[in-house]
Amino acid sequence: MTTAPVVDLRIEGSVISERSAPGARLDAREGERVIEADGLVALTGLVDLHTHLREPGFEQSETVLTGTRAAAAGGFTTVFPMANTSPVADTAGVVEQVQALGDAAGYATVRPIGAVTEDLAGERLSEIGAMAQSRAAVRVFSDDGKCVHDPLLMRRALEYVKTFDGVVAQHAQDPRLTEGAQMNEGALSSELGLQGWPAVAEESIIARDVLLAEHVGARLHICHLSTAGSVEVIRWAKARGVQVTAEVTPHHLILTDELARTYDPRYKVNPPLRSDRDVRALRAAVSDGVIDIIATDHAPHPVEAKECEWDAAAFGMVGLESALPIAILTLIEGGHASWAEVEQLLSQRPAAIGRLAGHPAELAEGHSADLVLVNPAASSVFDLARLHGRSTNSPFLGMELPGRIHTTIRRGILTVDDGVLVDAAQVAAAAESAR
Ligand SMILES: NC(=O)N[C@@H](CC(=O)O)C(=O)O
Ligand SMILES: [Zn+2]
Ligand SMILES: [Zn+2]
Repeated sequence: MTTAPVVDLRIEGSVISERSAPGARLDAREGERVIEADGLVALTGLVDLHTHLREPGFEQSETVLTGTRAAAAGGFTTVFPMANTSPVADTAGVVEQVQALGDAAGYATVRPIGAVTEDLAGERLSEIGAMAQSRAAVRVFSDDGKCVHDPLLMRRALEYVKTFDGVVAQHAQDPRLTEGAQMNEGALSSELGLQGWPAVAEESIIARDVLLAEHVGARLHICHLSTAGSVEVIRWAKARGVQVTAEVTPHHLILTDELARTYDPRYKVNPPLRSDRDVRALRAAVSDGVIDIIATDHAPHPVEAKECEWDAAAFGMVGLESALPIAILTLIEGGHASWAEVEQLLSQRPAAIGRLAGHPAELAEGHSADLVLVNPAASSVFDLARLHGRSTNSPFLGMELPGRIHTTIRRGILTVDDGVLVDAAQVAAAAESAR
């Protein structure tokens, strides 16, 4: 399954202190814990550049604690939570609060994303500089959930983040073209009588923003690409040398708008599930490097918001625990990527885009001990027991999925041990003594 050589790693404190030569063993010392990793694949800890942790304000959906437990269970060691909380993460105070909650919980490194505009209202820029200079040292800014629609504000945001090597992550959705939209626009939306969401609503914003990013000379990141046309716009922009990066979610790599036939709101998401042709284009774009990363867009919602009629239901799916299994199924088993490429897509490149300090470039001596061990051969039905957050709105429940997370270690702290999430008190105590 993997061509990587078998090695032993020694972890001391938060750091990898020793790596054996390929095929050789390290001697376990007195008091050391030995993890048998035969048959497992080791990756640098997964990094999610697009997570909704919902705290402060929507704790009935998720909290920093419950969301980072879900993250650890999925093999993630760092998450970048989006700013659409209440209050919105548009000040230094809120981003510092969210980061502190993450530090205390200990399950994952939490690197808050700051809002581009005050209260996500799209009218005035937020305190971008203050958030960048705060203890949270914010480098990623996004109004995710909403599009920064005003081109002048978008230009100013790009100019601002450029001064400290930040990035604007755009939720590309033209609001006028998607008023009342409920699902992908096409023959099926007409047939089902649901208001359509045209591909051009996404593609036109991406086209505008890559031109703005080129004009300003700033970094732009596009959230959750969902259409074949978006891939072509990004391909064109990259060929011109625009500093643009693109993400795709696991669900957009496998699910299609046909699922709307069920009228089951578990399949209602922003951007909507698209056609089979779009799914194939997205997979191909991952293989050929036009898409840089996979991000979960983990979007927990309480049952009331999902067990209702399609039109009334909230947009969003939980995704932290299913991300690696879906990547294995669609990319590795689908022949689109190797394990080394999956490590790039789910760990190395999201860390680089988010300017994540201290992330291990590889599992080698001197690097931070952030890693995940996954059993690629283990395949099982994805059920409720696999979800560790507060919400259960996963579209993958009941599906047979490959890949079990065996071990997650974040900065030397064991968070998943032999497939079991480590107790919250134990992880918090370990995080406390590491500080
Ligand atoms: N993806 C979604 O369907 N929902 C997200 C918002 C977003 O990512 O745009 C949410 O916050 O619930
Ligand atoms: Zn979004
Ligand atoms: Zn989102």
